[in-house]
Order: sequence, then C-alpha cells, then structure tokens
Amino acid sequence: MSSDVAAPWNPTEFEQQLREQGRAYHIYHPFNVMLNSGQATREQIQGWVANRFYYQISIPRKDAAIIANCPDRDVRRRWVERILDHDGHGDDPGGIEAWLRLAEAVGLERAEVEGLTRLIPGVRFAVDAYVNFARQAPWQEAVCSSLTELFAPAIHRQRLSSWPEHYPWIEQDGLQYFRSRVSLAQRDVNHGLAVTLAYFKTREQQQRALQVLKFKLDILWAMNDAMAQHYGVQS
Ligand SMILES: O=C(O)c1cc(C(=O)O)c2c(n1)C(=O)C(=O)c1cc(C(=O)O)[nH]c1-2
Repeated sequence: MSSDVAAPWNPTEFEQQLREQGRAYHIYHPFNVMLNSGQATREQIQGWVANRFYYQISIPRKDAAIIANCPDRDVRRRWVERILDHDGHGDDPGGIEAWLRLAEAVGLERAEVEGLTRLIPGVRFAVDAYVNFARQAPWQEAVCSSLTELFAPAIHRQRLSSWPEHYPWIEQDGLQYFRSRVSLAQRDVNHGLAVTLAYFKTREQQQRALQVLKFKLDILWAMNDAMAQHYGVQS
C-alpha cells in the first residue's frame, strides 16, 4: 500500500475534526451577532423570523427525503421522530407551530408568514439546496449534513439569554421553540454522529464528511448573507 495514504482518524479524532468545523457556524455571522447582541430593529427581527420559517417547513421534507433513501429500518424508525418533532403528532402541535407562535410574538401575522410573502430569493435558494442535497446524496451524507445541530444548542441558548433583555417587546412565551430545541438537538446529534462515525471509515471518506458538513454550514451562512443584504446589518 502506498505510504502517502493517510491513516483514518480514530472515532475520537474524527469527532473532534467535525466539531472543529463549528468555527464556521452562523453563530458568528454578523447578522446573527447583531440579532443576539440586541442591535436589531423590529423589522430585522421580523424579517429573520419570517425567512427562517422557510427553513422550518423544509426540514421535515429534508428528513422525509433521507428516510426515502434509507433502506435501514432501525435508522428510519429513529429518524422519523424528527419529522414528528416539527410537524407535531397527537397533542403535540410541533415545532412549526411553535415557530408560528414566535412569529406572532414578534408582531407578524400568521397568514403572511405561512404565505412566504417576505421570503428572500437567496434564502429560498439556500434552503432548497439543502433539501435537494438530501434527495440526491447517499443517505449517510445527508445524515452527516444535519450535524450543524452539534452547534445549535449554543445559538438557541444565546437567544434565550439575550432576547428578553434586549427585546422586551417580544412576548416571552414566543421563545418556547428555542427552549424545546436545546434537548431535541442533543438527541438528534447523538444519532447523527453515531451514523456518521460508523459510515465514514477511511481518511478519504472522513474528509468527504468534513466537506459535507462545510456545505451545510455554507447553507446557513448564505441564508444570513441574503438577510444581511436585504435588511442591512448594524453593530
Ligand atoms: O436556529 C438555528 O440556528 C438552528 C440551526 C440548525 C442547524 O444548525 O442546522 C437547526 C435548527 N436551528 C433547528 O431548529 C432545527 O430544528 C434543525 C434541524 C436541522 C437539521 O439539519 O436537520 N438543523 C436545525
């Protein structure tokens, strides 16, 4: 075997490499920094909530695409929980409904959010790229792309701790979505990481996993770029 083929990282090293990608998470995007440091206007917050709604309604379609491509019953029966989290089931109205409550709490009309009247083309294109990736890529790569959720609890906590102080005009019960995601993201990540660590074995495959994760980080970043361009950024 040629000696220039790098040895695979062991699972601990590989996970560490994945976690290091968090340096490119949208938590550091100027638009997010503005939102979470209290510098945003009401219009900017409303614009963000209305645009992010398209991400919220696309996540279950993305997860359905993963399930459609996945022949492994054990994976499917765990992955389906993600769809139920967002769409709701039984008495649980679900995350999309919680996002609509957030929309109302920031002063938006539910119908205009559902009608996507404020959706910016760049946000639409970025989100659609995520759903299309999940449709077309091997299902394990689509699972890997969800691992930005490794970094999501920190951004939800940031909102929970800073928004009430900076934006007292937002009804506090509207923040429930962020509260619910802290533990759900942790559960999702445990499963997504287990699949990723088991599937990407060689160094070349592991490098591919890092590329896939970067692609997803870029989607989140591009959504913020589009919103910053449209609504402006101040610091
Ligand atoms: O508010 C955020 O910054 C944020 C980011 C992400 C993410 O990192 O993809 C998700 C969420 N929220 C989220 O609420 C959520 O349900 C979610 C699902 C997924 C996914 O890729 O399957 N990401 C995220």
